[in-house]
Amino acid sequence: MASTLHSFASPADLAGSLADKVASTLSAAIAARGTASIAVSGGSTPKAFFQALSTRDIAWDKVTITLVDERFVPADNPRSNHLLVDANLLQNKAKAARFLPLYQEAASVEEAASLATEKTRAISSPFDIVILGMGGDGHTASFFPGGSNLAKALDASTPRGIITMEAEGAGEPRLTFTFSSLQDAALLVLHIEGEGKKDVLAKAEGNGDEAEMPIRAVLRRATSPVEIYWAP
Ligand SMILES: O=C(O)[C@H](O)[C@@H](O)[C@H](O)[C@H](O)COP(=O)(O)O
Repeated sequence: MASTLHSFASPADLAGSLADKVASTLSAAIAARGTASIAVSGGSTPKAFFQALSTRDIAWDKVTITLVDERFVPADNPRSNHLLVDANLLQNKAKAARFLPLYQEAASVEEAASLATEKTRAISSPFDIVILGMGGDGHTASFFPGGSNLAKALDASTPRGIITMEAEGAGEPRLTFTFSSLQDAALLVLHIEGEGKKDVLAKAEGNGDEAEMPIRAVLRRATSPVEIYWAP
């Protein structure tokens, strides 16, 4: 599917513009259906965007927020994406939103993935909005090169839901929505910042296997257009 590059002069300009776009998309979904859903990524890039979005005046009580992926750590762990979202997005007006975590108290990450799949079934498919990030190795969500479940994660026929992922670059075991869960969002955004990530994107847009740079699965096979938001 096609992608569109939206370039901004600064991360602050990007954060404000993406917050406006997301807020208007959520409001349109609420007007059409009475509810709206968004899955966001963790990492360091989205913090300013989360903070800007948290101030937007929409019917947040009609919005369900979840994560694209999560480290298998509880929400009080500094590595937790839940903690990042709680501290930066579930603030201000967005405090009224419902948040569905991926991390579950369970004896294993596999059991946690099954529980998370069950609990997130409450969110109607497809997502209204998915915000993806990208690592320097071309991973997105927890689709890491060399990942333990990478083929299953990227297979379009894998049922929607959350699966586990372990990989050298991932740190803790991960919980991640599958490609099939994310690729048909009404608004599919890839949010990256810095010259380095732009170079990684250029390489990903070239030839090569999806397994080498899993972001390629999104750029090549997502049924939704990919809206790339970039700032230096
Ligand atoms: O759990 C995570 O880390 C994210 O979901 C992951 O996919 C992230 O988007 C990229 O690793 C980019 O991270 P940065 O924004 O920190 O570069």
